[in-house]
Parts: sequence; structure tokens; C-alpha cells
Amino acid sequence: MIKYLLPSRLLPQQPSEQEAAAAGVYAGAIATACHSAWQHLRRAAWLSLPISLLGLLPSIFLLQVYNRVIARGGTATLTAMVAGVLCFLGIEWWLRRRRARALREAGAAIDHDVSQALMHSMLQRPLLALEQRPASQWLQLFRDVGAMRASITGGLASAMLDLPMALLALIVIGIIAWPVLPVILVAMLILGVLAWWWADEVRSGRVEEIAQARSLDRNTAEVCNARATLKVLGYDTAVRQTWQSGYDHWLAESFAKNGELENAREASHILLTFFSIAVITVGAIAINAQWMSIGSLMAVNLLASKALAPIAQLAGNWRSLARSNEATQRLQAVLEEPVEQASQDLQLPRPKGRLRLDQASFHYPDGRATLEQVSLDIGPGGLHAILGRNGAGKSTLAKLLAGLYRPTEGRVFIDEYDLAQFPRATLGQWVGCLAQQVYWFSGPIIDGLRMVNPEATDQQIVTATQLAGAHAFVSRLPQGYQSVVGEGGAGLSAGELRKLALAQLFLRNPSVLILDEPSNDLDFDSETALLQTLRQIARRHTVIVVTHSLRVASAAQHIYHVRGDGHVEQGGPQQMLPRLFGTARAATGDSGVSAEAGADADTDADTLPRELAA
Ligand SMILES: Nc1ncnc2c1ncn2[C@@H]1O[C@H](COP(=O)(O)OP(=O)(O)OP(=O)(O)O)[C@@H](O)[C@H]1O
Repeated sequence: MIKYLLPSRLLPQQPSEQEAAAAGVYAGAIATACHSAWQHLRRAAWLSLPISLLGLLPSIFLLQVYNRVIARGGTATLTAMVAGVLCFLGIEWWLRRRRARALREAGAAIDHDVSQALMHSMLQRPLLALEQRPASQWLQLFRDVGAMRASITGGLASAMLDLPMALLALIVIGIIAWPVLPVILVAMLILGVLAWWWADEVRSGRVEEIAQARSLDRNTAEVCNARATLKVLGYDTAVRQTWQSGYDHWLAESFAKNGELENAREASHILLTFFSIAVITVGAIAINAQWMSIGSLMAVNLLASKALAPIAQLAGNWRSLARSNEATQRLQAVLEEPVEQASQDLQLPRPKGRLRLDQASFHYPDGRATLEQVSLDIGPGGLHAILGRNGAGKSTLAKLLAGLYRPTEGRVFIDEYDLAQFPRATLGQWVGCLAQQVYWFSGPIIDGLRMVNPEATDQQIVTATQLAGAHAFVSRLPQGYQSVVGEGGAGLSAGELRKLALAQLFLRNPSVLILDEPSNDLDFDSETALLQTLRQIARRHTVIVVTHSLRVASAAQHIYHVRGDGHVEQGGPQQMLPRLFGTARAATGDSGVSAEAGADADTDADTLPRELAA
């Protein structure tokens, strides 16, 4: 953190253009945020100078009261002095408010810039990178931004800004009560050394404590996510024990470190009192020797606390600096990770939907190869099924075709365009996906549908839900399309959620639709209706379905068998299905589909994509 707040000439050399391009585009976000915070911090530092001067007033007032008012009985002088001090107190209050505001603005600049960069960087990363880090870790990173801000707006910043006051207090002490100056200098030295020593102790301990707190957070988040599953499976005892052991470990560490900090704080307090007594003792001796007045001693007592307080305060605030430094390093490392390139300004013609894999291979980061030099030519148009055993690589192939994963070797094309040149946001308009796991954002159903296509008309929304088989059940809800769904789709069944997600996909009207096990959770009639819909859409769009269902596979015109050894074989259903399922074809059950089960009887599915494209 400190590194980023240093003046620019003290900062390490700027990275070369090549290095900057290799790093994430958000790598400079913290430095930029600190630069804007620095403007506010500088204002706070300037404001600290008059505040420091005004901070000397009470001691000068005390000195004058002893030397002029009490010694000479000057009531008029006292009245004038009180009026003057009140006036200056007003000014100090105003200055202090401005300084506090400047610190708040510095904190807000950090919070705003770094949080935004973090959110953008998270949403712009490739899917594979997102899959490597769980949600709880992202939440912790957002909390880290708060830790960075706290070190700027908290006690540490105030202590630093009060350091000029300490210097001024020393100068005044030197002028009005020089015999006690050595005592105060020694006190400052001892407190400074102790602050540094404790800082070291706390720094190392704190990092360990933070690591444990983070691991506990992750564990807690996982248990919270799995709470319903644990209840259903009934094995919460083992999980609770693991969580409890992590929690106890962290609590013990935190308790010990808090103890160390409290010891440091209490020791500072006792030392301050001890030095105050030392000042009075030395002052009394100096008064007896007529080297200074009683007024000077009273004033010096106040001044000594002004000189020593910021140093004592530093001791108690190293913890927030250690936490902030640790948080900043972690955030910097994450922001340096690469993100997807920004979308092109050029509006390219909408592709017809021909997908082509050219000698494409894909390896997961652990080195496992899922696909080896696969070449495929899919579409345009038609219903295509990807089949294979569990773990063979079907979803991986679907993600490659959707541009969600980049091939480690070879290339993937949509029409003549290489997918690698587009960020997912651009590709999403052309290649729509229905994921294996459906997630629905909380809020009214209509908002969730509009989210994917804000320009969709009411008619288009209703047609899309009819086609997806969702209109009937949504209409039956007491609030209809305004019904509020909970986080992740809580309150709806798995099949209902899948139908709504399908409606979202239709609303985007992409050239290629890739559906990962779309008939999961659907009843027989709904699956039949889905097949009818997909076949109709496949007349003008490329529809690719990852499936284990013989009925869905039977409806396809082309089959791609992911063998699990990195290779994919293809052929027509007549040739492939008997080999894969031991039977030539399943009954698709096209007849007798109820209106509630899927596409409404009066919905012309064939016209829907054209209507949505309008
Ligand atoms: N993010 C990942 N990191 C590492 N390996 C992964 C990752 N995702 C999947 N795999 C592995 O890659 C292989 C293929 O996974 P994939 O999800 O493509 O299988 P699938 O054919 O869709 O399986 P299923 O029918 O069970 O859905 C599996 O062995 C899986 O363990």
C-alpha cells in the first residue's frame, strides 16, 4: 500500500509496453487509485499544518493563565484570551472537518477505483480462469478493498498527519521549558523503538492470523452453500467438526495476537503516564533551580502528550497497516492476471452459424488432455447431438465451440471468423449457451428475462417463454411475470428454471444455440415439446445439444461421439445410435403434447427467431 502512495520518482521503474500488455489491463488500477487518493491525502497533509499550530493553543493559553492572569490578577486579559481561544477552536473544528473529509475522499477514491477494477476484471476473465477461483475467494478480495481503505481513513493516517504537531510541540518545549526537553526526546525514542519492535511482532503474527481467517471464511462459505445438501444427506456432523476445528484454530491465533496488541497498547499507556511523571519531576527540579516557571511546567505537560501521542498511536495501528499491505499485494496479484480483450468497435455481419474446429486440442491447466487435434465442421443449421460417457469431454467440446474456452492448439471458427478475436460479450450475440447448471438472479421473473435483451417487446418475451414451455407455469403464479424468484432461482423447481433459462436463450436469438443437457429435469411431455421446438429452430439456426438422452439424440441429424481418448467421431444417427445405445431410434413422442408441457399449441415456433431478430 505504502509503495503505491510514495511519490512517483521513488516508485519502481514503469513496466515496458510489452510487459504491460502481458499483464492484465487492470494491473495499474491500484497505482491509479492511489494516485487519485494521493491528491486528497496531500490536501489533508497541508490542512494538518494549521491544525498542528492550533493544537498548541491550549498549552500557550495555560502558560499565559499562570504567568499573566493568576500571577497578576488580569481578569480582562483572561476574558480576551478565552474569546481568542474560542475563536481559534472554531477555526480548528472547521479545519479538522475538512481534513477528515479529505481522508474520507481519499478512502472513497481507493474503494471506488479498485472495487470497479476488480469487478470488471472478474467479469472479463476467461471462463477457465473463473472456474479456478471459488466465489468465496472473490468475496474476500472485495473485502480486501475495504482493508486498503481502512488504512487510509483510520487511526494510522491520523497518527501520521499528527506528526508535524509532535515536531512543533518539541520546538515550543525547547523554548519555554528546555530542561525537560531531553526527557521528552528520550520518551519519543523509546516509544518509537517499541512501536517498531511491536510492528514487527504484529506484522508476522497478523499475516498468519489473516491466512487462517481467510481459510475459515472459505470453509464457512462452502458450508453455507451446501447447507440444504447437508440437511438432505444428513452428514452435517463431520462437516461441522471440520469447520469447528478451523474456527477454534483461528480463534486461538486471533486471541493470542489480540493479546499482543493489547499489551502493546496498555504498555504505551503506562509509558505515557510514566513519562508525564518524569516530566513533572524534572520540571519541579528545574522550577526549584529557577530555570523555568510553574506555568511552563503546566504547559509542557500538555505539550508532551501532543508530542508523544502520535508515536504511541502508531504502535496500536501497525495491525491495520499489515492487513492493508497484505490485502494490497493480493489484489495487485489478481488484477495483474490476464482478462479477455475488449470488444471491437467494428460491427461485423451476423454469421450464418457454421462452426469449425481446425485441429483443435484442449488441455486443462493440470495438464489433462481432453481433446486432441479435433477437426469438425458443424452447420450452418441443423440439430446436432454431442454424445459420450461421463467425463469424456462433451461439455469441454461445447465450451470450445461456444468460445468459452480457447483451444490450447488449433483454432475454432464461426463462419470465416476465428473465435479467438472476440470477447465472450460479443460472441454471446452469435453463440448462445444453456449451461448444465442454471443460475437465476433474484428478482421478478420479467426482469430476469429482460436482462438478456432489454429491447425485447412484451410479445417477444411471451413468445419466447411459450416456446420454452415456461409461459403456462409463469401465468399460473399469483403475480405472473412479476413473481419474485429468490437467489439462484429459489422458489422454482429445477425444470421450471431450465425452461426460463431456455426462454432467455431464445430471447437473445443467436445464430448458434449450444445446449448442455437441456432435457435434464424435464418431464416426458416437456422433453417432447422441447424436441419439437429445437427441430423447428434448427431449420434456420445451428442447434448443438450435449445429451445422454436417446430421445434427444434420435431427433438429431448429426451425431458427434466424444470418445474420451481425445478424439471425436461423427456420423448420422442411423449409423451411430445403434453402436452407442444398442438401438436405432427412440420414440420421440411428438404426438399428444399438452399445451402446458412445452411450446404452446398456438405458438409458431418457426417464426419466433425471425420475429425476435426484427
Ligand atoms: N475446470 C476443470 N479443470 C480440470 N479438469 C476438468 C475441469 N472441468 C472438467 N474437467 C475434467 O475434464 C474431463 C471432461 O469433463 P467434461 O465436463 O467435459 O465431461 P462431460 O463429458 O461433459 O461429462 P458429463 O457427462 O459427466 O457431464 C473430466 O475428466 C473432468 O474431470
